[in-house]
Amino acid sequence: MKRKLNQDDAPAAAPEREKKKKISQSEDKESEPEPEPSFPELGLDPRLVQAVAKQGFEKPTLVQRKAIPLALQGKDVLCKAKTGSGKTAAYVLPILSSILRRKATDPTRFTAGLILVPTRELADQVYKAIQEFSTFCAKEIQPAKLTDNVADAVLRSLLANVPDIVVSTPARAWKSIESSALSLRKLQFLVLDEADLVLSYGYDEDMESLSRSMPKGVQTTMMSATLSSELDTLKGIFCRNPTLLDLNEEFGAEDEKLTQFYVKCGEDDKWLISYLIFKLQLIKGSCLIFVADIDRSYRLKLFFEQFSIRSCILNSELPINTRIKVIEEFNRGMYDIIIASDEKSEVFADEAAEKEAESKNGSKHAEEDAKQSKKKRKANKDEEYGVSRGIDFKNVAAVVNFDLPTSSSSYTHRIGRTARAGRAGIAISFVIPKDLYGKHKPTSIKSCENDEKVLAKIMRSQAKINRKLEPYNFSKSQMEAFRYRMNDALRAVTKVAIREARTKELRQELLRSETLKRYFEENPAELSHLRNDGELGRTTRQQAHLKHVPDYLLPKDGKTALTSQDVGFVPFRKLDKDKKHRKGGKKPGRSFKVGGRGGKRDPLKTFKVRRKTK
Ligand SMILES: Nc1ncnc2c1ncn2[C@@H]1O[C@H](COP(=O)(O)OP(=O)(O)OP(=O)(O)O)[C@@H](O)[C@H]1O
Repeated sequence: MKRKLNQDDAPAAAPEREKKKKISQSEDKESEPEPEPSFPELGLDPRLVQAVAKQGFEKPTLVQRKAIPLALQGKDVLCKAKTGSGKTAAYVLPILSSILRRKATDPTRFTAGLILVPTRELADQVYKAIQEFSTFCAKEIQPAKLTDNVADAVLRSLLANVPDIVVSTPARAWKSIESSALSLRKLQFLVLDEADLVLSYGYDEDMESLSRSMPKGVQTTMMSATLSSELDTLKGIFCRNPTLLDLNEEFGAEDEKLTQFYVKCGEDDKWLISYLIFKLQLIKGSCLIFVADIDRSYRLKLFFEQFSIRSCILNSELPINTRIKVIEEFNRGMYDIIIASDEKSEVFADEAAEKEAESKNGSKHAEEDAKQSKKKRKANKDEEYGVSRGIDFKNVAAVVNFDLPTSSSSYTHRIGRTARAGRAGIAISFVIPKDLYGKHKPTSIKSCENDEKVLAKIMRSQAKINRKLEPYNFSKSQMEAFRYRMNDALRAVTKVAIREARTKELRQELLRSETLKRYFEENPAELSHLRNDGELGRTTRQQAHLKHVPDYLLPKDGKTALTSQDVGFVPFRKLDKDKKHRKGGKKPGRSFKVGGRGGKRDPLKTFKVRRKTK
């Protein structure tokens, strides 16, 4: 059957292209590069090509051009390609195409495809992508996702319909197999999206169990922007001699539309700089801010509220429906700022460090400690939460690493939430130098202890893919004028206020919960109690004077720019080596648009900053 697939599914236009190539080579020795195949030329089912066109995809991306033909030929593929480069379509389309082809002659129903992802947010996104790609063949393709919060009976009836493709986290897939609700007996296609994460922590046992319940010869695709050593293990378990596509290498610097900066500063300075960036609207467009933990996310949100800067929160404590809703609303442009706690990445990094420590000293204690810390982490959190991996936030102008992640792969995935699908974007990361760590107790956080070391690792790993991070220094003197306001705001955001914000958020979720609606109808007293609780709750001290930036604090240029619709505020001075001696004064603030297609436009260039001279 595989052999047949090879012949039948080979891209129809390939021989034609080969012929053209030969002709053009003989006509002109310095021939032009081979034309890139279009979607119809990839050999996909025409209904899928139609759906792709409906989504506005004009031509396949690099990963789609390379991976789709291989998958259609029945090959296992191990693919490393840039974040936001279109990997989802690269693995979903060939599976759909093969199922459609088979169904044309054999209408038997069975689950032919299993797509495993590390988080429930990603499962939701992939499921929606499948639905969109099968718009013109919805009757033939029935997908299911196993990550919703539904009763077992509901899940069972969903699976009793024998979906063609199942999208799930490994844990939930295994649970359904164990309970005999899902059968993989006739499985043909397996995908591990964000493969390194799926394989590297928490899911290892589930993956082993899953591998045992699969038939031999399942065609496997593994995708990630960061493929690591764990893949060798997986490769051994799941793949038969896979084709390795390392497309990060093929991605030229000229294609780069992501600009990366780091800001070395003190622990309290990052609060000050963030306040300035967002209050003075130095970055235009939507922003995604990553912080290290849940408390920190509320703290930053409450801090911003002191200045009337609106933001919303994403963390593993929120119910999955709320998380999905926040992402959808952000994508519809309802919020400008999301503050996301990136617990998953931190766990990932911790786990890697633990493994390293274990292998170094091999002690029993280390193993025990590792288990304990794993248990601690699991408490109260949704282990299948994650927003730095794979989530397709739309039109993100900038990613701000308020707290630097602790591994370079986390960094790669976080910054990959901007500059997606050929758009431009910037990434700004705060880095606490070793000598400034622990100097401002109220804002100090353990995860930043080794920021400089992590930064060095990040720079090395980015350099491997032709990317670099540049330093930014903010003018201290101009920042100082705002410091007392920052301190006032920080003081108002007490631990109690954070705790209350956390419970308030959860209480609101309970009030909004569809599942509890019925219960509240039957128990109105409890509903009123829950509501009143909210009203009585203490809130953060509000300080009216912080809501506005007084004119006297604004430099002349900036004040004008701030009122303008399309000109970035320009309060900081750039002492670039080359430009230091340039006469003729400053250029007016340029307008910029981030997230648009086309040229590389860097909004932070509107800053006047001092480049580090060290
Ligand atoms: N051929 C195409 N033309 C235009 N846009 C595309 C194309 N393929 C995918 N996209 C869009 O690019 C965006 C990123 O795609 P996708 O989420 O699949 O990237 P990814 O490589 O999986 O990213 P990550 O590594 O973060 O998971 C999506 O909004 C998708 O709709």
